[in-house]
Amino acid sequence: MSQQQGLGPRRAALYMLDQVTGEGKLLPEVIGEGALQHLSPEDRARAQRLATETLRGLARADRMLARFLQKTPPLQVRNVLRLCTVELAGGEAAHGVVNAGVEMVARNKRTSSMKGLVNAVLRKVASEGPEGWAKLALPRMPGWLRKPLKDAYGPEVIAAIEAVQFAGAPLDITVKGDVKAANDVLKGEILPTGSIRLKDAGQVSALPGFEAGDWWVQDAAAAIPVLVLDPQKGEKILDLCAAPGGKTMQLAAAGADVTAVDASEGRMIRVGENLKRTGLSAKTVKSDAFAFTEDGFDAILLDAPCSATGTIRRHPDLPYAKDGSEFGMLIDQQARMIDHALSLLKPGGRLVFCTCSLLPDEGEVQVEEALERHAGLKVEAAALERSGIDAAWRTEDGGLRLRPDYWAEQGGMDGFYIAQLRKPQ
Ligand SMILES: C[S@@+](CC[C@H](N)C(=O)[O-])C[C@H]1O[C@@H](n2cnc3c(N)ncnc32)[C@H](O)[C@@H]1O
Repeated sequence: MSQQQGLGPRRAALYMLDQVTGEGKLLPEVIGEGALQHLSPEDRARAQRLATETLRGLARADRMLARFLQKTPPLQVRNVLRLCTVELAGGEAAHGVVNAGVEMVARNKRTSSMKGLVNAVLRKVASEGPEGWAKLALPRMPGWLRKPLKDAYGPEVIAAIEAVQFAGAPLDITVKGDVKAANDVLKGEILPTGSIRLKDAGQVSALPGFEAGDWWVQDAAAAIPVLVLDPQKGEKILDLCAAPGGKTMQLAAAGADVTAVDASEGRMIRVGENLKRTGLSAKTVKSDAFAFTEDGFDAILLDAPCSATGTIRRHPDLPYAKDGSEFGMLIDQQARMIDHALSLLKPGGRLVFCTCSLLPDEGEVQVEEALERHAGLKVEAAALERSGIDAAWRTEDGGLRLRPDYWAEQGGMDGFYIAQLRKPQ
């Protein structure tokens, strides 16, 4: 690839890095705002891959760069250095990467005076080669997140989680019909809980069965809440925070009479598209959960908005875009959502509460406090006895704690907390 050809995706990746680390935006947000619009599909994929890989290795790149920098340069220069360091670590030709780094800094008036520094530092990084990179300790999560997680799980578990996060995630698929038949075509691995896992899947829409709507992409852990809820044909089930609809489709595929609610208009459009592609049906309602008051549901799935700290292996931007300041608001909202969901459930109905968070405050503690607020409410540990759900994942309170380092050898899973609550008669 010529240097000019490489600059488009690199500059787009750099812009995304600046937006994440400087403006606190998540990658999907930056992409949604048009960051990649000017690029060809191929370059778009390359820019996205570069930004994602840089974020995944960011703490390691900083460690490498610290050896060659006397003082910390401005963020835009630091991000050029980080991007190029990760490319060099990946074995990209040194000449092209160093020139591209210098060019990116030179093009910006505010940073052009630092091109000599960038040139010198990147040459030193290049001389370390991928071997020097491999010797560095694995990237750690930033302190605001590492500290509460270390307090909850201990240092060994956190190191194991960080190793899985650094390795990235395979592609998991939930199948609408017969899993074995689908896997005969997809040729992946059928996981104990029934998801199909593909390593190096490439472009999702090009995989067999996508067009026909035979399956959808869903992390194996994200498919477990519906296994726990165990939807029955004809049951009236509410999916209260539904978009983009992975769990709605599972519920509909089981033959339940599903109502899918979500507050986000854009994300609700995706639910509609997903249902259309898979030929599944559900009633879709764009509404704030608290404004939705239809009641009498047999079961409710509450996949509440949360810190998403369980999804970092697929979203390495999260630790750098966020700072933990939203935790309090989210925790309070989750508690109110549990209360509201219980009010919509018929007596004796079941509520599956889940979050893709690793913070006990968004999982175990929520259930403990809900039991204190609602007399007669029970946790149903028996609901966890589903095929493929490992008994070792169960918590003392009768819920499930899923961690990214479970199934580490096969690529891990998203972190989740899941519990089924039974409303008294
Ligand atoms: C964890 S995601 C849901 C993922 C979804 N269950 C799935 O499996 O595809 C949380 C969702 O909650 C929605 N949300 C956030 N606040 C909400 C509110 N007050 N009322 C309804 N939906 C809300 C967000 O738009 C987001 O789509």
